[in-house]
Amino acid sequence: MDSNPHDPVIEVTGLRRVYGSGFEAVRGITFSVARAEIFALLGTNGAGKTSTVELLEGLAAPAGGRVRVLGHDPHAERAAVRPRTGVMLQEGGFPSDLTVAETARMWAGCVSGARPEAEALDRVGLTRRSGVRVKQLSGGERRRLDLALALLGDPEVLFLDEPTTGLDAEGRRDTWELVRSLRDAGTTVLLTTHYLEEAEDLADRLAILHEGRIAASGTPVEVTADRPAGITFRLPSGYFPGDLPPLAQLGVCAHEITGRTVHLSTRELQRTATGLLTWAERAGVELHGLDMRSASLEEAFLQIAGEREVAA
Ligand SMILES: Nc1ncnc2c1ncn2[C@@H]1O[C@H](COP(=O)(O)OP(=O)(O)OP(=O)(O)O)[C@@H](O)[C@H]1O
Repeated sequence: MDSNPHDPVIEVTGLRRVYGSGFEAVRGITFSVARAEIFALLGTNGAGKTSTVELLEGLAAPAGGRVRVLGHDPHAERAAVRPRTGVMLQEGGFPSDLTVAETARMWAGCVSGARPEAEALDRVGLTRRSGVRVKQLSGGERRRLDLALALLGDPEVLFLDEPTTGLDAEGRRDTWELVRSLRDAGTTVLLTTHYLEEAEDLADRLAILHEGRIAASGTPVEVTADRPAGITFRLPSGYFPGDLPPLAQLGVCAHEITGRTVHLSTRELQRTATGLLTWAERAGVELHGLDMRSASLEEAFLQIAGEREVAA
């Protein structure tokens, strides 16, 4: 059976992974990725990202649930799926005495219908390093070589496990640009990342994994939408927190006051901000260092990650 162009390219339902020790690293997760979509899996260390991606790549069979890539079971039907996917692992593990060009040539020999090696190296900006031995590359250059090799087969689906770890800011931005251009050309991309900024900037949709389960998922905007926004300011001398209007009436759901510094959390930023500024205007109070911001992905992530410590 092959996939319909409108079907999800990756479909995961109730997926579980249990290691030999009996440890359940992936505890029944469900998500799907559409064609030409960038989907990010985020999570704290040990959340189960790599364990999940390995199941999608067909490297292991799930302990439960179902995974389909391009309409196939990637483990049982590996021969049907593997030629259409590109995989960038966390550790490429290439012979370190070969040059960049030799490594790409060797890898191309294992890929059916491979694109020219020079083209793949050019796409990741490694052309000038073609003659350099792999062991002499920087960590960031190795990541770029890993990416070039994943692109050799011109894959329909690309799995990127922490693609920008070790890259400097410019290298990271170049990689994002490349991933976006691949998506725009129709490639489906599933990536894992530790960089929240990367997921916020790059991902069309994402899932935050926490202890083997999906704690939040959706577009970056959806994932942050139900998190409270924050307002921070300092009261001038002569004013005290007790002088503020009743906070609950302003829509404040939590607050923290340290000395004269006030931090308010609200799910109704506009209402709270209007009430606060109206009060300040009428009372002739200047709110020093006033800062108002919607919840960021980082805050959503930290709240989810913090739930472990609270629960522990
Ligand atoms: N081969 C294994 N045997 C037993 N437990 C394992 C094995 N591989 C991973 N684990 C455990 O499974 C859990 C999930 O690991 P995984 O590598 O999938 O997490 P991750 O989200 O990718 O973490 P990181 O961000 O640190 O790469 C961890 O608790 C890890 O210790």
